[in-house]
Amino acid sequence: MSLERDLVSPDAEGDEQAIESALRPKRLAEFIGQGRVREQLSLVLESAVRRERSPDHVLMSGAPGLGKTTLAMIVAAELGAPLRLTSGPALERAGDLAAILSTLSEGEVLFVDEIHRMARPAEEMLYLAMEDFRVDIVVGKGPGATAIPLEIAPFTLVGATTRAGLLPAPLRDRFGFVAHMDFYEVAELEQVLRRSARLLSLDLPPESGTEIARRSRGTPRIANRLLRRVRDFAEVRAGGVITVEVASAALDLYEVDGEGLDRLDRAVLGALMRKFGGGPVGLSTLAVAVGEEPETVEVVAEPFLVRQGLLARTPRGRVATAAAWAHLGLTPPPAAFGAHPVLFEDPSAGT
Ligand SMILES: Nc1ncnc2c1ncn2[C@@H]1O[C@H](COP(=O)(O)OP(=O)(O)OP(=O)(O)O)[C@@H](O)[C@H]1O
Repeated sequence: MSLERDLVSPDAEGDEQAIESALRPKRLAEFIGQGRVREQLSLVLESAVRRERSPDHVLMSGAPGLGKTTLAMIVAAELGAPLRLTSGPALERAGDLAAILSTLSEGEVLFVDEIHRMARPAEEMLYLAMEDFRVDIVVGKGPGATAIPLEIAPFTLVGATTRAGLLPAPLRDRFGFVAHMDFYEVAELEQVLRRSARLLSLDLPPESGTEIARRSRGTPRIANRLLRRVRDFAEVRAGGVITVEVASAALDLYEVDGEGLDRLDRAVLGALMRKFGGGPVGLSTLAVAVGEEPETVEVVAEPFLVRQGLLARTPRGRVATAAAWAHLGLTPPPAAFGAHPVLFEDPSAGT
């Protein structure tokens, strides 16, 4: 990925990661937005605390940077339980998972990020562990192999995934609570930014907060990152004062447009319109056209574009909507919406 892309990509690095951790809300009451998920989760946790039992396993699904890891940490904090962190790609063999499960203490919270990327044998071991708090350790090979059952301490699994659809049903069904995390509203991101500015000792006037929030792709991690870039710009070029003009100029410099679309978003839409007449076109062809992995286009760019009504996923492929043509200031060919008349709504209608 390009450097520019990294600026608004929800993947953090180095020092930025340390700041990101410092900005994480630590308790449920501090967690902003996701009202329904927060309320449901608080009931699950409170009832477990009252019954003095581990709560049901929790699955969180949603785009990167919406707060899944933060919520997992909050689950452990609210339960007063220790937390163990791992990720699907780290669980290549069943033995990798067995090593973790067999050393969990009673009530511990195990967080598995990107749980859809776990290897199959580990996944099968996890089914049994989730249901019966037991794993079968296979000793030997071939016809002489024996499975030795091993009891493990009752624990709570918190799984996170950007692609819930890829989870096999037997795994999905073993979660007692599934939290669907949605993109945040601008007002919620304003709150996130206010809180972060306070923690970073920055003076952020409300209208500058609104400008950054509007351009943060509905994602707290991006809001926090853009806040830091605006701060840099203000310190170097504007005597440290974050006026709305300074915020706007900084975001323009980092190629985040008025609707929060970044370079990858615009590249996807641009390719779809300029190279494929607005679609329909398949995901992998589109990904090749923008020089990215299909998964990056599907997980990072598309959910936001769909949510903004700029792109539609149809059975025949990806299609740019009329709003997308208008956003990039391009004119659709006359036949662009022939196959998908429902996508053609004049964006100026009703104004
Ligand atoms: N509801 C929230 N309120 C305040 N800050 C938040 C909230 N959600 C997320 N953040 C901020 O956004 C950052 C990213 O959140 P987090 O790492 O939990 O996202 P994620 O969904 O786990 O992302 P990924 O899937 O990429 O790991 C955190 O450092 C935190 O500061």
